[in-house]
Parts: sequence; structure tokens; C-alpha cells
Amino acid sequence: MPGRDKEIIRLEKVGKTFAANSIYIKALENVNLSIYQGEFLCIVGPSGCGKTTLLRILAGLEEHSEGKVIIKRNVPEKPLNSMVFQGDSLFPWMNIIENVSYGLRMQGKGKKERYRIAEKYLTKIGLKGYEKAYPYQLSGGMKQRVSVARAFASDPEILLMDEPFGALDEQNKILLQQELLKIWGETRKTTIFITHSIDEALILGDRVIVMTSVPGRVKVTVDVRLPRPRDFSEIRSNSTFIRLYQSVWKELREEVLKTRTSKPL
Ligand SMILES: Nc1ncnc2c1ncn2[C@@H]1O[C@H](COP(=O)(O)OP(=O)(O)OP(=O)(O)O)[C@@H](O)[C@H]1O
Repeated sequence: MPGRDKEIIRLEKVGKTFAANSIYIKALENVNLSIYQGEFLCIVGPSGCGKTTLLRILAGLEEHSEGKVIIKRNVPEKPLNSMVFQGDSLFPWMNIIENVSYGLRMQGKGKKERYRIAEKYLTKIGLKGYEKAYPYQLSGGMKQRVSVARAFASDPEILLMDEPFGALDEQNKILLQQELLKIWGETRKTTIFITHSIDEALILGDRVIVMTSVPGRVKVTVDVRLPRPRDFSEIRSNSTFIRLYQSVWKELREEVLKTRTSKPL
């Protein structure tokens, strides 16, 4: 469990209302949350509860309507964040090494250094030898590996991941989770990871936030007191894992049921 001494992000009473064609959708309401340096925070919640909206606000891609979002920078020269999405977000016209080193190019790094760093992360994620390939030549799992390598290569202060493995088959998902945890363990990047899977949240996270149904708020925060490195073959039979799974599911289930009984717009 990382120290909770260094707060890197603080959300105070954050709200977000979308307005279009006289329709107002309150996506987030009164979100209060502290995120600490080096932690792996997972967010679960019913579909449509505002998880992506929250991540987009943290990424600076969306304005919040209420409250305060405070992000403390440690190293001003570093990019503040990198995002990994569920879908294919690689540039189709660039080969793999160019894709992975894109952020480094934006930082003004020379080709030799960019390629050295990109190679390092491609090796870590099991894609050495694919530098010259193009995205269309890779499977879905390989493309997500490249996205993860790209996110780490640009060395941001915060990693924002929006269901990055949601579209993958079970085997690829497990492999990518393991690879992600390995790289995360080496870098200890502050990571905020959205998932629909309680299993995934507990395997990866230091803490799991359960959000309410829309408008999304933080319902409960669960500390995942499972030792690292985590043994994927045994973790699901660990009694702490089972207890945590049950308590997260209890909270989540209530919210999912609410979305089923809520009225349409
Ligand atoms: N650009 C937008 N304009 C209008 N409404 C939006 C916009 N983006 C999101 N919303 C609404 O805000 C709410 C939260 O959406 P969001 O995508 O953040 O939820 P989510 O929890 O990530 O959903 P899912 O788990 O299904 O991906 C939803 O009701 C959605 O319809």
C-alpha cells in the first residue's frame, strides 16, 4: 500500500452538467476525492454514471461545471497525463515505433533518444520486433499493448486509463493486466483506471472507488490490502479478495439496480 502522504489530485464538490438542445444531463454531482502520488486507483460504477466524464475532466478534455479540480504538478517539464482508451487510438499512418515515441517527439526529444525509450517499453510489453509494423498488421491485444507502451514512454505524471482492456478476450486481458502491473511496479506512476470488472479492479488497484448511479458521486472507497507483486493464479482464492469482491459487488449492485428503475429522459 503506497503512502497517503502526497496528494496529487483533489476534487472538491465537482459537478458536471451537459446541456444540448434544451436537454440537461447531470453527469456528476458533489464528487469529493483525493488521489495520492504513486497509487493505482480503480473506479467502478454502473454504466452511464459519469466515469468517463470524470476521467476527461482530469485529462483537461472536459470542463467541470461546479467545484474545484486541483492537480499538483511535480515536474513541470513532464507531460501531465497520458490516456489509454478502450478502442483503437493508434495513428494508422505511423509504424509502431513512431506511434510509441509520438509523445516524446512532441516533447522535442531527438530521434535516437525517442527510439531508445520506445524500444525499452516495446520490449517490456512483449512487442520487440514489431517496430516497423503498422497498426493494421496487429491484433486488438497487440494494439492495446502499443497504447500502454506509448502511455508509459512519454513518462507523464498521471496515467488515465478508460477500460483499456474492455474489448479484449479473457486470455489477452490477463496477459495485459500482468504486463501493466509489472511496468507500473517499476515506475509507480499514479494511475486512474476505469473498469466494469470488479475482478480487474481488485487485481490491479490499491483502492477501488465505487460510484453511484447517475449523477455520479463517490459512494464508497475500498482499500485493497493485497500484497504486491500479485499472484494472478492464486489471488481469486485469497480470502481478502473474496471478501472485498463481495463488499464491492454489494455496493455496485444497489447502484446498477437503481439505473434499471430510473425513468428515461
Ligand atoms: N458530450 C456529452 N453530451 C451530453 N451528454 C453526455 C456527454 N458525455 C456524456 N454524457 C452523459 O453523461 C452521463 C455520463 O456519461 P459517461 O460516459 O461519463 O458515463 P460512464 O460511466 O463512463 O458510462 P459507461 O460505463 O457506459 O462507459 C451519461 O448520461 C451520458 O449520456
